[in-house]
Amino acid sequence: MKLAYLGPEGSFTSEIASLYDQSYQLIPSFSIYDCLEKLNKEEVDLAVVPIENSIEGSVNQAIDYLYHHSVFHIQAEFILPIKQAMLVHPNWVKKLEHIEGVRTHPQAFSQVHDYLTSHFRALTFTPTTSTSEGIKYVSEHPEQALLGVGLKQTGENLGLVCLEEDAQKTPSNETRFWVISKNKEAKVQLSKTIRQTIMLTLPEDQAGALHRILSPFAWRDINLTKIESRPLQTELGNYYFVLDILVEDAKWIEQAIAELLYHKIEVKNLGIYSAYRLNFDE
Ligand SMILES: O=C(O)C(=O)Cc1ccccc1
Repeated sequence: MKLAYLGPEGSFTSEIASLYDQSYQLIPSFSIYDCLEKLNKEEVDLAVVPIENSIEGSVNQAIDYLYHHSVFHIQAEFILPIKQAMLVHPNWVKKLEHIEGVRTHPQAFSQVHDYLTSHFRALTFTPTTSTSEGIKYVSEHPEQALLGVGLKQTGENLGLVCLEEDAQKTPSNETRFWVISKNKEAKVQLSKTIRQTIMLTLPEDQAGALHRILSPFAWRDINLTKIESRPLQTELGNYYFVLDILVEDAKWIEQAIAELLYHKIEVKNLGIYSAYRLNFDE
């Protein structure tokens, strides 16, 4: 069995991949799109991708891919505490004033932007598809005065020096990751939280759209942990909606979904899954 994840090894996503199920062969992918394409083409059995960060919000490439492509099921969710370390090659530790660029994932860059502006002169930002891709580049180009941002351990494994272990702008920084399968129902395991995610497409210009989406859940006291609109990519002002639902009694959710279908709302059901919050400090 194969599991694709956003690589290379040493990304935050690889932390989840290595935790999920030791029996899977881990396949690193160079982007979220590549990761989900592998799953869609059934080259792998599962894919792990980041889908939301507590500071930067949704990872749009992941959410949009799941909406616009075939039938996927969420097997599990993991919430990982994120600590962004600042990493440099040993050549530059005593010459930090010469640092001229930073290479990392855009979400990581935003999370540490305040630290960078208070400790370095204006840096050139080169976006990479993952934090570990940026760290790998910094370790392979000692002649360039660059910073990597990501997992401390990843940097140290590649011979880099950690200047700061926890450089993000807020104490709480967590990212949600989904373990996704194609055409296979999730094996619902016992856990603190069971969640369901659905994606809704409304008929053209339906008046009172949000009311039509929310009321079937509201009057049944169903807890929506997240609702988000995303561009349909047809024309400005057309959206689809992503709803994360706390599953306390599945039959009420089935009834709410039946009500949506009655109102000609298209429902893409990503399934019921276990949501785990990881805390390595315990
Ligand atoms: O780039 C990584 O290491 C990832 O796994 C994506 C990511 C980037 C920033 C915060 C959380 C996940």
